[in-house]
Amino acid sequence: MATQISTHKATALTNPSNYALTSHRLRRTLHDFTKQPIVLVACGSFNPITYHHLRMFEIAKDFIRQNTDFEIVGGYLSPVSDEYKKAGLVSAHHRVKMCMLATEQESSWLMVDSWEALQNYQRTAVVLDHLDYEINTVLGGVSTRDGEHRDVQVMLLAGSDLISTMSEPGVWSHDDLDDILGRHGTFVIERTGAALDQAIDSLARWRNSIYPIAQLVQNDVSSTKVRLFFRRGLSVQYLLPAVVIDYIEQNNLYPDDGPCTEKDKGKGTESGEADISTSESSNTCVKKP
Ligand SMILES: Nc1ncnc2c1ncn2[C@@H]1O[C@H](COP(=O)(O)OP(=O)(O)OP(=O)(O)O)[C@@H](O)[C@H]1O
Ligand SMILES: NC(=O)c1ccc[n+]([C@@H]2O[C@H](COP(=O)(O)O)[C@@H](O)[C@H]2O)c1
Repeated sequence: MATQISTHKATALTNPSNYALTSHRLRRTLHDFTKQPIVLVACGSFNPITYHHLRMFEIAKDFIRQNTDFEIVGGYLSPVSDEYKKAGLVSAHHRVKMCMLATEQESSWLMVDSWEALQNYQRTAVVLDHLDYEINTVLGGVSTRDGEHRDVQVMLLAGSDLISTMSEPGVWSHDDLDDILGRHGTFVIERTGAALDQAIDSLARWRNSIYPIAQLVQNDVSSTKVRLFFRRGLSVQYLLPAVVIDYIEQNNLYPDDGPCTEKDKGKGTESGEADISTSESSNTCVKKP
């Protein structure tokens, strides 16, 4: 049975049955008492998780250490619910499992929160408020080495493509943007095809709590491309953790459609997916510019 809880904001949140926040890697003691403790949260489909999803946290970690007075005490991936109904979305159960395999195998500090995934659709602002409640109210935040209590600031970590949707009418409510960008704060990782300055241009009123981060090594991998590679029987080695590749193959999550042919030119296998065609010179599927 689901349980109703309340937060220090006026919202009421519902926990899926048997839910408990994963916190085994949440650091409960602040190294530097002069810093503000933060937790990074990435929301998305993770269909499947790629190395770049993990890499986003490392890029943010470097930026935060060099440019801010924050200290990271944890990081969470929050896969979206099945109700998000994005084309080709495999079940939340599998997406949570893939994120868990990837974080446990590849990272020493990242965790997965299944609260959002295993229930009806929850807006990103609600997900951040939920984590704020779990970390600060349920767990009691963190302490300095002298035992002084500190609340943790829960901040969104997102690619510039996602942040650019915040300027599109009807996608995000003003109140949610105020909560996410104003109250929580957001780190924005540059993504090929979504220029950082354009993505945050019309979000100027929250500029003090938006931190744009340029990618020093451009990485254009997307879950869409990975799914298409699986469907075309192409290698995905080194685009995502081997343990996730094994899991996808064992569960046949993105079945092979066979090699691409002339017929495939200009069409993806799922509506709304990348435009893939057969390269003239080889039997390799390449993304059209
Ligand atoms: N290559 C990348 N560069 C920067 N940000 C990225 C990159 N890949 C994913 N992200 C960010 O990771 C978060 C979660 O992404 P999501 O799971 O939607 O991956 P995706 O690759 O965009 O998925 P899909 O291709 O299925 O739309 C989003 O904030 C997205 O902007
Ligand atoms: N209003 C909102 O809260 C809102 C709007 C659009 C996307 N989102 C979130 O952004 C993420 C987008 O993921 P995709 O890039 O896979 O579509 C999801 O976690 C989704 O819930 C939230």
